[in-house]
Amino acid sequence: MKYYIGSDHAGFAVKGLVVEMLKERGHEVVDLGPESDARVDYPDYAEKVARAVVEDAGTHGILICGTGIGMSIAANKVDGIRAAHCHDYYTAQMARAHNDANILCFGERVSGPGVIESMIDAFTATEFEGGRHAGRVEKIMALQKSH
Ligand SMILES: O=C(CO)[C@H](O)[C@H](O)[C@H](O)COP(=O)(O)O
Repeated sequence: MKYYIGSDHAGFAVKGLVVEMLKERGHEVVDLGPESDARVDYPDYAEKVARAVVEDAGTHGILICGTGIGMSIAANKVDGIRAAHCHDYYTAQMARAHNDANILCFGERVSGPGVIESMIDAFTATEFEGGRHAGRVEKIMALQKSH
């Protein structure tokens, strides 16, 4: 799987760790920045990753800020994105299995490296279950299109 990744300054340190985690697991990673921990605005990087995921069909994204909140709010403004703000293995697993999330968001100031690694494992290893969840996801996407 190919992953686009981005952060703001508050997620910069963990972004490097996550890039390594993904590569160790055999995934392709495109780091869309930032390139330092200088203060930046998270919506700029949320937009870069969200647009890349939409334009490059079949790819997923990972966005990291201090809390994960701003990244998820911003990424979900881009049509075609289902960004899930996750906190642990279970929420990251369900984001894929039930919501077909295409971007994982979390906070470096909230989650430690062990929990982050477990979220990466869950998000990257879990397929969308479809079935009863498919119609619900279609309804989410119809909401996006109605605005
Ligand atoms: O999304 C956020 C807040 O909703 C993130 O946590 C940001 O990383 C945070 O707002 C950055 O704050 P800072 O005081 O500029 O470091």
